[in-house]
Amino acid sequence: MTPAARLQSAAEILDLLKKSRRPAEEVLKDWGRNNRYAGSKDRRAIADKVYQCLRARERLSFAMDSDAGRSLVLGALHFLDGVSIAEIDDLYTGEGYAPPKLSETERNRLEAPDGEAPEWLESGLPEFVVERLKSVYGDNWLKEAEALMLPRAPIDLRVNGDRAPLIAGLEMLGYKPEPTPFSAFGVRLPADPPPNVRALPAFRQGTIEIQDEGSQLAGFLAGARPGMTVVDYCAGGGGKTLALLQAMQGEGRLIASDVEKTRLNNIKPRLTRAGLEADLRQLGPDGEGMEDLEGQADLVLVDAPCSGSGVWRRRPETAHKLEEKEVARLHELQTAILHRASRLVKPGGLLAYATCSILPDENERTADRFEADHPWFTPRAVAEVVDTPSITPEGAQTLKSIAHKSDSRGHRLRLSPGTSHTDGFFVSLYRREP
Ligand SMILES: C[S@@+](CC[C@H](N)C(=O)[O-])C[C@H]1O[C@@H](n2cnc3c(N)ncnc32)[C@H](O)[C@@H]1O
Repeated sequence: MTPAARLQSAAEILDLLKKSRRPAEEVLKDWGRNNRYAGSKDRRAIADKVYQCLRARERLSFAMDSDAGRSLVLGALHFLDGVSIAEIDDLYTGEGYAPPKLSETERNRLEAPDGEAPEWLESGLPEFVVERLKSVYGDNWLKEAEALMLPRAPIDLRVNGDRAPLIAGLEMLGYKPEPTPFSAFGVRLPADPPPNVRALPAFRQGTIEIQDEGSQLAGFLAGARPGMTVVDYCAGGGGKTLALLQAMQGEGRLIASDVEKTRLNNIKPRLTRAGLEADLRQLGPDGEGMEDLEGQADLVLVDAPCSGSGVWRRRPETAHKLEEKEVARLHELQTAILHRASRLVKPGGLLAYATCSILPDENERTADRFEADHPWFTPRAVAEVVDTPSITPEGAQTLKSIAHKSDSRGHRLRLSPGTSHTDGFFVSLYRREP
């Protein structure tokens, strides 16, 4: 493909993404399958341009006064890559597979200075998200915003067992694995070139799972131990279920529940692969189906439905679609779910609340409200739980200091790509009074 034809394809894919709810990665894969003339270098160049536009979408659509795929690509070429208008004219010839020539409006937008853009546009994030980042991170907000949208996030694996042999095996296959700094069972692979984890024998044998280090930590910090009765209340596809079972070392009982049956069904093959067992339960809309567990659980983990803003570096196409009113709805839903789930905790038992969001509305505000309405749940300091075999000793020290900065009582942990180099995660820990 010519460079111009690649630009035309990137613009078309951006238009497809605007209408679609599917992840950009899948849409790009489908496009590659349906357009066999595109070689691997073409597909790579097209994907790079698509992701560059998605990450800077707010800024580019402001500069071009349009969020059409073509406008975003033109804006990226000129404002981000520094391609001159004369060079763009050479590419946008309208001949063969090249994009049509520049219109007068487009030319005027490209010629207009980009300087009057408001400060928040720099980050590529919606304005209300920038406000929230400022409230949490102060002057560091832009650094956090950039890390949140940084391309090529590494792929983390959780190893069910000793990670050293896996690291050696991956090195023999030509990969460049690193042990993760916090999780003692984590292995980090660079995103480039993209590792085909599902083809690895260790994946098929159930020894490894793809799981960001932040998500591993959320599972480990919940405090599951052998012999406990544990409820993974919003189990979804089971990422944390498996981490909890790993901490339980095959002793005790785990109940994984969710309102979505299809999600719960996804846990089954993962359990089978890892040779583990759990009781899977579909909940009714108001939490029906757990009556027998009221006041019975040693530990309840609520990995609540959330905006997913903590994983925007992996799915930048979702960032600009998030609306403030959706965040308000999620806060209400999280509050209701946390209340329902807390009833399952036995006196003296543990409760952990987690999200993969960076927004205080879904994190601190939900935790504040729960604490105000449930004074019989007392905060449990992260420092009390980090010294476990699942967390490295150096990682434990760092987590203690992050928790201390997150809240003076030290029971909340805010992880982010900018501070812990993980996805964005929030964890808040409690113990029910005996
Ligand atoms: C963040 S996801 C869970 C991810 C999962 N724990 C993991 O580690 O892979 C949140 C889950 O909450 C579920 N959910 C939504 N509303 C719920 C409700 N009212 N009660 C329980 N679960 C709910 C969603 O179906 C979704 O699977």
